Amino acid sequence: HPKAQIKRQVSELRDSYDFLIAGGGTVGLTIADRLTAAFPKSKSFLTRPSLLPSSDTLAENVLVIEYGEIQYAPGGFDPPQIVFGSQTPNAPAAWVFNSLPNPDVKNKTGLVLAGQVVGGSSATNGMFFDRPSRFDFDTLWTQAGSSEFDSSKDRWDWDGLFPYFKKVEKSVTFTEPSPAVVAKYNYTWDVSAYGGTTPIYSSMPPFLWGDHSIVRAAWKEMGIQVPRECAGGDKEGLCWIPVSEDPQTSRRSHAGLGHYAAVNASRPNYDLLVRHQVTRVTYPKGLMSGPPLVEVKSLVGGQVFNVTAKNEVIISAGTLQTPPVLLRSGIGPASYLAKAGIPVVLDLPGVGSNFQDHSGPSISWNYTNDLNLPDLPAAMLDPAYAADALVGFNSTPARGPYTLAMANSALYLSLVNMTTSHTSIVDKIRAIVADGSAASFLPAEHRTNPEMIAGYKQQLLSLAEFYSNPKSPSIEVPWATGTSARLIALHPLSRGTVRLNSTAPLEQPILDFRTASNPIDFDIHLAHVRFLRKMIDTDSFRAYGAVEAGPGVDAKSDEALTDYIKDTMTFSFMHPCCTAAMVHKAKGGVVGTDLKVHGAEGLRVADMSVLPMLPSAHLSALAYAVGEKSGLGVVRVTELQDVPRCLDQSSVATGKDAALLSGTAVGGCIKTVVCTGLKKRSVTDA
Ligand SMILES: Cc1cc2nc3c(=O)[nH]c(=O)nc-3n(C[C@H](O)[C@H](O)[C@H](O)COP(=O)(O)OP(=O)(O)OC[C@H]3O[C@@H](n4cnc5c(N)ncnc54)[C@H](O)[C@@H]3O)c2cc1C
Repeated sequence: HPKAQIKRQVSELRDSYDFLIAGGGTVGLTIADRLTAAFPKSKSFLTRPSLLPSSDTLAENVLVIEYGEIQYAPGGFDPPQIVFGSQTPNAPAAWVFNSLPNPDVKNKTGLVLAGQVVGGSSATNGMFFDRPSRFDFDTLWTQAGSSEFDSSKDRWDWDGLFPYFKKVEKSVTFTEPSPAVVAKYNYTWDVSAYGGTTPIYSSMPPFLWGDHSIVRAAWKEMGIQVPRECAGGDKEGLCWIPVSEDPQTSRRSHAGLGHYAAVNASRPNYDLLVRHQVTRVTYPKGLMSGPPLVEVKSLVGGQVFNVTAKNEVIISAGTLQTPPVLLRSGIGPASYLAKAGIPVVLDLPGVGSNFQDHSGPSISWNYTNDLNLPDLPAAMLDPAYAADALVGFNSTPARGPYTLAMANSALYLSLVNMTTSHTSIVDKIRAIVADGSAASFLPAEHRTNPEMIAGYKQQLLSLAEFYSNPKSPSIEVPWATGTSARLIALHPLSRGTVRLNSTAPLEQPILDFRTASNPIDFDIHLAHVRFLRKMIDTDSFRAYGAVEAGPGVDAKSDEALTDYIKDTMTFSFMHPCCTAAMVHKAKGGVVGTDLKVHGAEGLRVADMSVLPMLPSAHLSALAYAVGEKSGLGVVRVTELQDVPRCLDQSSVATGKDAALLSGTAVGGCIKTVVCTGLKKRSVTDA
């Protein structure tokens, strides 16, 4: 890491910044990279270049405030580990959250982590780099935002996001696997799904565990399709998934490297303040006189101070830490804030609400025959094999077991393709909307809140449509090795909360997953278990004498299987989301399609909390895409054609043209323009 721009105390900060980003994680650093990127005057189409500042380039001054430090971030399975799946030694700092006990699932508690380091969770995650399905956006998000967002220029449908997914993975380094590796593992891909310009790497590891083939063969026997590529929006079947690794070194690629270390040496306008906590924002002159002041606490000296930005403050502290910042600021559900003794600044019931995560049970089996396959994880216990694995990891290009992260393939299946009972599940979802009982499945504090109820009903109706579609995945089963498989429900109906710890509001918040609090989720888990356990009864498994261990062949009734599901339920597959949702305020939303907080000037949220609903994917590729797209310098105006000048209403009125000085744009639309003699303002069309 070049350290020139790392700041450690307030005295090192400059007098003013254009943008302030609270949280130097996956999304925050992606945005900071975009905003601070200089674009040369020579490429500008400025009508009056003489109006430019004297420097050669135009860029924004940005301050990122990060709770954690710069730390080396090893991959999920890197030396010196010899046991696959064990805890990574020297992993960077992370928050460890334990949820409230869940009465619907035997009072179990859930565990979820979040990165507490420059790079955020991208520096600690499992490096599985899949993308959502087009129906996540075109059905779920679009309907969650309808009708209020129907005419919005910021399109969060598949076509609106796909360019940013492509941009995430650097085209030159989405390295196609070598012919030898392809011949060995039959990898398939489609290069047209990739291509981009940012230094986040993805690649297909040149190693798979030997028992990988057993499960893949079983799924094929069950008639499951094997698409050539699953990153292009269509994601139903048995998919190869890239990992976020450098293809030469197999070292983790993450936001701290790609969007900070790789760029900051040449950017004096990109400051990073580490070991500081953003505690809250304040509006001394009222909510419409933003951007707000940002209250910051040093984690080293303990001093508290305020900073602000000329243009905008962007909260990017992650799904679990963004709500606490807003709640401490008095922005959140009025009834909750009143109880917590926090003066209400802005009543937004969606803050810390609508909490979702991927959850699900697992199934397991035993092989009674000797597998007699090469490259099983147990081989790492052989000193010679482990030593060669280490040599392979340090070779160029890297080879061997350490090049594989958590997994790089998975099964995605729709409910329609798993069970004929999908119609009764869909009918049940529609029925609770129609008969008005949907509200009873919300957290108690929302059951009489018209905004939260309206939003939930809309989500349920979009889920009913989603579950009726044979192309929308209901389950993911990631696969690498072993004798158990996790059946991840991708689109739960239950909603939880993230609330402050009343006795220690600056510490970690209190999480209530409320997993399966809507009992229809159990119907969905049951359908998943009933279908997937069939794999243990295929020729592929029989060849190795496989015997079902869990649920166990005697567990046949719904009651027995539900009991088993509760026993093996994981509440979080580390994909918390949706606690500051991009939904209209009338439906419990917190931000609009431009990610601006409803009713608060100069304040945005940009991280995984803005998702309205969970996608059919792990979240990091989406997090980078959200960072790229979030309306903040994604595409410089210099990349647009035929925008000769900036006309502002006031200049039109006076008959004068104003020269475009600088600006940022999204897709084909200019978002922000600076005109000579005029204040920065937003326009929606060019
Ligand atoms: C253990 C784990 C495994 C995962 N596995 C995968 C996987 O295999 N594949 C995948 O695609 N996704 C995975 N994910 C999910 C994915 O990495 C995250 O969803 C995504 O990176 C979140 O991005 P974000 O920008 O919303 O938040 P983060 O990247 O977490 O960034 C938030 C940042 O804000 C900082 N912060 C928090 N509070 C404050 C504050 N008050 N003041 C200042 N700074 C603050 C944090 O330190 C952090 O750096 C995993 C996540 C975890 C935790």
